[in-house]
Amino acid sequence: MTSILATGEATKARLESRPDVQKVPTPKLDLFRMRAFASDEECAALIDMIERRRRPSTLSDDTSGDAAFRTSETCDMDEADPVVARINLRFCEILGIDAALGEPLQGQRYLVGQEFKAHTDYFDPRGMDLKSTRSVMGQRTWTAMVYLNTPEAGGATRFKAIGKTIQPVAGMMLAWNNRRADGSVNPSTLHHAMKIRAGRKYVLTKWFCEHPWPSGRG
Ligand SMILES: O=C(O)CCC(=O)C(=O)O
Ligand SMILES: [Fe+2]
Repeated sequence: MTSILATGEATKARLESRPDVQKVPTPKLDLFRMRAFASDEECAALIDMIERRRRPSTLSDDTSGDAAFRTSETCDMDEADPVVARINLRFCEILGIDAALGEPLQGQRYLVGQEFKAHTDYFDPRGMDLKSTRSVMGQRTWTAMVYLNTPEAGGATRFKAIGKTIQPVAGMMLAWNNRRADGSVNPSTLHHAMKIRAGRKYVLTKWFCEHPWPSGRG
């Protein structure tokens, strides 16, 4: 049975009910933004952690064959840190999704010229390896991310299929449903983290999955 909860409609209703959350107008996709999701102090602490723990970004579903597809650096956030733990809980509370369904928080840093070309956060359903960790967690359901700074130039998140470009603003959260109401993956979630032209860009990303993330993870 496909329940309302399983397709993310409950999260959509929850976000729609909040006066501090705006829906980006499009019939093709559930996309929301919320200003002042994180404070300046929280953003500064998170940026500091990204600087200390970053490593080159990888692709979890690499079908592009393009080495320049994702040129940023990634940080596996330390969830024992109080700021990280607080922000993690805030994502779960605002979206109304059980923390057990969340992947570990990731930070990203982009320098001038770096980007993450157009992609979807869900996995190609045809390519899902049944023996992988991914098959245990299932498909990605919702994505939530927060911009940790306001880049000097560039670095917008462009949703090509709906013709919307979101300009990063420090502390602002973006959240979208990777699936449609019938539970199928939504290709209109295609998005491109565009090149930084001046300054830097830092974001924090939270992905939710269908099934709990396995315990004992690294
Ligand atoms: O940095 C952005 O604007 C988007 C990041 C993103 O799409 C991702 O990390 O999956
Ligand atoms: Fe993405």
